Formats: sequence, structure tokens, C-alpha cells
Amino acid sequence: MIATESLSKRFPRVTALDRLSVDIGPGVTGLVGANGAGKSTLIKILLGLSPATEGNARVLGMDIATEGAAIREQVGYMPEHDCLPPDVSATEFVVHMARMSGLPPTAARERTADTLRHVGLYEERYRPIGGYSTGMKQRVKLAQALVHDPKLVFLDEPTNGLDPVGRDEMLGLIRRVHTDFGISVLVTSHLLGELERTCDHVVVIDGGKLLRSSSTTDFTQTTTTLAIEVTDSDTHPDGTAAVRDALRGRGVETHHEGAGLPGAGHILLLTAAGEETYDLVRDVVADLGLGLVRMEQRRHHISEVFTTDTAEGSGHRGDEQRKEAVGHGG
Ligand SMILES: Nc1ncnc2c1ncn2[C@@H]1O[C@H](COP(=O)(O)OP(=O)(O)OP(=O)(O)O)[C@@H](O)[C@H]1O
Repeated sequence: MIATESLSKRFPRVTALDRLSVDIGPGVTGLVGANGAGKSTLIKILLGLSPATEGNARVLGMDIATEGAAIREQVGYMPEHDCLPPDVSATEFVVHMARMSGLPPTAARERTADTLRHVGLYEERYRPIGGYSTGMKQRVKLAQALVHDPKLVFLDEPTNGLDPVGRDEMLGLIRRVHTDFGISVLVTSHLLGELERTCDHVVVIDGGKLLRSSSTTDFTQTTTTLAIEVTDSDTHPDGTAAVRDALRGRGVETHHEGAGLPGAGHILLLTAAGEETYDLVRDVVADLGLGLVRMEQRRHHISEVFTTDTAEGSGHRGDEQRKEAVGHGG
């Protein structure tokens, strides 16, 4: 879908992209990085709206340097900032954008009605956009990116300014853009946690450089940590402590998840040495006459990987920005 080769963008005072080479395939891809990492710059270059200083890139097989207009015909774009006219309705605006994309009047109206319904705007679509909430405005921006039925969409920080519920709804919509319509998505965010749930693939950039590009499952590969939770019983009113002691008696040490934090203590963590650890836990719990509520292998979170990568990485950005990017991901 997208291939960049040593792509650089230098402004007089800042290198926004620094020899970035990355391949992005079909599906939903997250482009993650702290504020100023170069995400918006990359999108504008890929759309042919801003020339690269060096390097080259192809989008849907087309050259960004010479085929920008053809790329924009087949790629939808949801910009980051509020760019909607306040005095017209969502319907008027999206029909206008559909007409600008070359759709004839009837098709533009039909596609607009379908797309606005798909993004969850119903009666409100006839009211002026100026009175909309942030969530509704984000939906209008998404609708105008989809109305001409592109093969690929670039969504720049689509969850910006949304509350947790609005963010979840927007992420669900983004997922459906791909599953329902087969449109591939490149979505930017500085919130790592949300990409973990939404994207098939994640590209991490920092200071305009590529830090990592992998499938979400590779990012969140399983660890050797096993988490177990058991019931209590009349004989063992503290089932967790009984299991901990019994495992210690068999030479296996455990520790409590979130030890020292309020509410901690119900989940025991231990290092799995293989199948036999599972069997041992099952037998110990059964011998005590307790119920096993859960026994699961823990997975990494993207934010852990990103923290490690940036800490070891370019050293280009300040720690505060890094913490901000990771901290919101929770
Ligand atoms: N037109 C411009 N002129 C000068 N510097 C720019 C310009 N556009 C972007 N930059 C700089 O390039 C760097 C990358 O900016 P970019 O907007 O691509 O980052 P971003 O990852 O999208 O972050 P954000 O989410 O905050 O927009 C920043 O340091 C920014 O200040």
C-alpha cells in the first residue's frame, strides 16, 4: 500500500523526517509517536501535498513526486485540526466534498447519506456544523474522507479531544472502515494503548526516524509470566495465600500482582517453566479443594515495548514528551 525509501523532510530549524524507510501493507496500521515525531508531515508528503527534501515513496504503486493528484483520488484524508465550515450542515459539506472528488450530483447525495449513517450521524446531519460536539465534528471529518470510496484513508489523530467513550466509539468505527468496506487505514496517534486494540500493524517513529514496524501481535507477544486467580473456601478463607504457600512448598515462588497497591493481592504471578508449571498449578489448586478462576499467560503491552525502545533509541526527544506519549496509553 505504502512504501517509503529514505524519506526526509527538513524545515529550516527542524528535521521532521529523517531517512525513513518503511513498507505498509493492507489492513489497519497505526502510526505512533509523541507530538512532533513527524506523523502529520509524513501524511502530507504521502498525499503529495508537501514535497520531500530527499528520498521517495509510492502510495498504491504511485509515485508521490509525480502522481500526487492520482493518489488523492484514491486516498481519503482526515486532517488533524478542525477545518469544518461552521455555517453549513454535515450533509451539505460532505456532498460538496463528494462533488469535488468527481462524483455526479445524485451519486454524491446517495453516498453522503450512506456515509453519514455509517459514521453514526442521523437527524443532526441537517443542522449547522458549528453547533456540533467534538465527537460529531470528528465523525463529519471521517465521513468526508470516506465519501468517495477510497482504497486507503489517512486519519490524523482521529481521537483527539474525545472523552473515553467517544474514543472507543471512534476506534470501533475505524476498525469497521476496514472490516465492512475493505478500505485500508493509516491512523496516527500518540496514545499507544488505543492502537494495540485497533491496529493489525504498528509503526513507531521518534524524531522523524523509524523506531519499529511490526504486527501488533509481535508487539504484544506473550511473556513467560503466568497469572493465576483462585476462589476462597471455608477450609481456606484466603485461597490465594493457601496456593502461594503450597507452591512455595513445591519449590515455586510467586508474587502478588501490583503488590503494595490498593486492591492488589488476588492475582498471583509466577514464571512458567513449561507445560509442567500449568499441571503443577492445576494439581495444587485441586488438592486444596479450591476453584481456578483464571490461569493465563501474560502478554506485553505496546507501551512497554515503546518505553524500552525509546529509552534505548535515538535519545532525540526529551523524557517528558516520551512519558506523555506512553503515559496516556494506559
Ligand atoms: N511547515 C512547517 N514548518 C516548520 N516546521 C514544521 C512544519 N511542519 C511541521 N514542522 C515541525 O516538524 C516536526 C514534526 O511535526 P509533525 O506535525 O509532523 O509532528 P506530529 O508527529 O504530527 O505531531 P503532532 O501530533 O503534534 O502534529 C515538528 O517539530 C514541527 O514543529
